[in-house]
Amino acid sequence: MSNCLSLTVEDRQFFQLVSQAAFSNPFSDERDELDRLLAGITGASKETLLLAAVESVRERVGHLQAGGRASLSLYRGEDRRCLELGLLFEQFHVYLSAFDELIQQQADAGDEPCAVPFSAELLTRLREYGFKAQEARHYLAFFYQLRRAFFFIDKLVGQSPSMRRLRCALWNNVFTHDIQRYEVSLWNRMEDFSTLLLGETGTGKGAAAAAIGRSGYIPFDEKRGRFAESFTRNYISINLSQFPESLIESELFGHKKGAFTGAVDQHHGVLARCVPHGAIFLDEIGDVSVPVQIKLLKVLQERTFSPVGSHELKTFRGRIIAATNRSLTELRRDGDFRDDFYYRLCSDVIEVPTLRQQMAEDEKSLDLLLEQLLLRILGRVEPGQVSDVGQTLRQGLPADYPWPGNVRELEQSLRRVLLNGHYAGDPAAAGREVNLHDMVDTGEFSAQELLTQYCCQLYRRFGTYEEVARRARLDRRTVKKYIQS
Ligand SMILES: Nc1ncnc2c1ncn2[C@@H]1O[C@H](COP(=O)(O)OP(=O)(O)OP(=O)(O)O)[C@@H](O)[C@H]1O
Repeated sequence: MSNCLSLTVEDRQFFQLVSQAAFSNPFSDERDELDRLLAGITGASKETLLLAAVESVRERVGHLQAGGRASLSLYRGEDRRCLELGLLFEQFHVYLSAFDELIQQQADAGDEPCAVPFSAELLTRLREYGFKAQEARHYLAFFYQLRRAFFFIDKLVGQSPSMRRLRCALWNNVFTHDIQRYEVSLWNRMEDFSTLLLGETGTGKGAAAAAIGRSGYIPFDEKRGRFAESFTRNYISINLSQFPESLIESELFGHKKGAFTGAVDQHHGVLARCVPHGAIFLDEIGDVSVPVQIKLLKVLQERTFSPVGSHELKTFRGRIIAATNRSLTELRRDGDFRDDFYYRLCSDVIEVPTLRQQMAEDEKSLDLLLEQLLLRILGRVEPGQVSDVGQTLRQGLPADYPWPGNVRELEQSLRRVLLNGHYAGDPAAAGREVNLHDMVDTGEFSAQELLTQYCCQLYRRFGTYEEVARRARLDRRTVKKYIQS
């Protein structure tokens, strides 16, 4: 083409750097380094670096615009791709806070997709730069996805190396480690990338699953000026240990009217309710029976299922995220968790660190979490409140307190401190065993409290819910409920 332009060597190098930054994991150290190079400054905070990097990209694009050289149609090959990514980077950051507002508004509004007031302006801008109409819509949806993923993953606070690794892993789980390939060819083919989240109770597996599930790609519907779905509908979570065996299949696959006694109406299970590009979180997957595992395996392999009592074949278009706090190695060894099911679920296996590990790696972990949790409970945090509450907590607990209930326990301990002014730890924690005789002697405890302590003591001694259930002659689910209460 005679009118084909080339970028100057300096512009090309600059936009190559922008491309690397645009495609790097925002939770990685690499991203900070790239922002530093783009901004041309050292020693600033993460936020200042990003602002300076964005400003320098804006200046560079502004310079090209002033010379009438900011249109993609003027370039070919590598130069065109470099400029394309530079322009996308610039526009993404222009609308960053508008996307954040939209995410908050959508979270409050629930399942009905909100209007996107800035969409027409952004689409026009991208088309003026030379993006085709369909490409512009795709990038608008991609920007929204990027911002949602950042918004939800960033809610998992903590600066310990294990928490930083977790955030990086969650980002990669949504966009893969090669986001450029994801953006070109994988964004609508992620259903077969199933995920297993492992970690003790209360570590944040549910929060991690929600971050992945709410960050799926959602196409933009230009006619309606809205995204095709609300991200609140894109993610469905189900705790499999809540349901008796007889109801699990119905909850998962749904049932036909009259399929069994009590099935007075047709029921849509979670698989049927999952929207395309959506995700289902199967919590406590280690608790499901082998027959249910076989049925779920079939769904993962064939992408079809039938409601209970029906021959109708329905298609499942979503992603599966599953979690367990049980040892899958033991379950697989004992034949309670099928290997073929495991191999279908394990496209990605992510370990969520315990609170103990986070605190051992970074002494500020507790305060960071306290601040986040206090904010959630109280709506705002007074100056000095985090350190006051932290001090009260530390005074009531031994220095090596193991936080067996992890962040969930921390959240409840905070409520206890707010209510009673102190927290003495979970009596079921190792080394702090309560004496059951003393409990009985006081005559102050309910049967349920006694049973809870008895189950906890048996669990510490024998290590599995099954063994506790056998010895206490209780149902395994009841035992688990007591131990986790
Ligand atoms: N790093 C974190 N930052 C902020 N909040 C967190 C973090 N980790 C966990 N939480 C909060 O702790 C609580 C417990 O987390 P969650 O329910 O996700 O745990 P879980 O691992 O799924 O537990 P279980 O195995 O018992 O289902 C939630 O309110 C969650 O938001």
